[in-house]
Amino acid sequence: MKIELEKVAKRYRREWILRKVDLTIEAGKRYAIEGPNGSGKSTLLRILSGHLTPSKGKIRHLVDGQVIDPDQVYRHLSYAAPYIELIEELTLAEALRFHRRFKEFLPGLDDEVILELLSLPGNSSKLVRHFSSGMKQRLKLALALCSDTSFLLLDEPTTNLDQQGIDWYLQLVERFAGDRTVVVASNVAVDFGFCEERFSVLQYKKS
Ligand SMILES: Nc1ncnc2c1ncn2[C@@H]1O[C@H](COP(=O)(O)OP(=O)(O)OP(=O)(O)O)[C@@H](O)[C@H]1O
Repeated sequence: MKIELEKVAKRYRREWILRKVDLTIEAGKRYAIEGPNGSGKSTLLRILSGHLTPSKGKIRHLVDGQVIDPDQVYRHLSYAAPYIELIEELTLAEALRFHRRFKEFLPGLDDEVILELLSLPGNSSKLVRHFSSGMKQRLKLALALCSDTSFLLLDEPTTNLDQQGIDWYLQLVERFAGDRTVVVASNVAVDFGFCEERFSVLQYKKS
């Protein structure tokens, strides 16, 4: 997926969070968005995903050169973020089944393979509510990275992961990100070491 932003700006009440965002996210490239806490990384990620409408400017999503209807953009992307909750009432096995009703996994992946990938043996009948924060984060990342979508958004991907979990995340990216468009928002270098393009949101704070 390719995304084009033209003079995009976002304000909450009277506060302008982002201004003059002229940005093209090229298909197949991997981008890191950096910036201090509260600078607008998540806001930009939500705009890129189509979940948040800019206060000013234009955004276009293209797949294979065709502009996607804004209502349909969600079908083409996977998004893992601290503010996107899992359904806590489901067991792990149910969560995988439920996810598949909306998004297919990549070719060759099924629930069993994902369960193995998660490295959470014996937890398939455990309620997501009873997962530790690190287990929940693994599940969010696996669902995002293993879904068959052309655009992957990861906000603070190593939140709640220990060193083993961080290594697991990096392996997951290496195996499954493939030639998809990837955007990672984070302040932690290890989260986006694989991204060839990096920029700070601070450039979009100037009036
Ligand atoms: N729904 C909202 N209503 C009002 N203000 C908001 C809303 N969402 C975000 N903000 C404000 O927008 C600014 C940018 O927030 P955002 O979450 O995009 O920053 P961030 O760079 O992702 O921060 P962090 O690194 O702490 O996650 C903050 O000042 C925040 O308080």
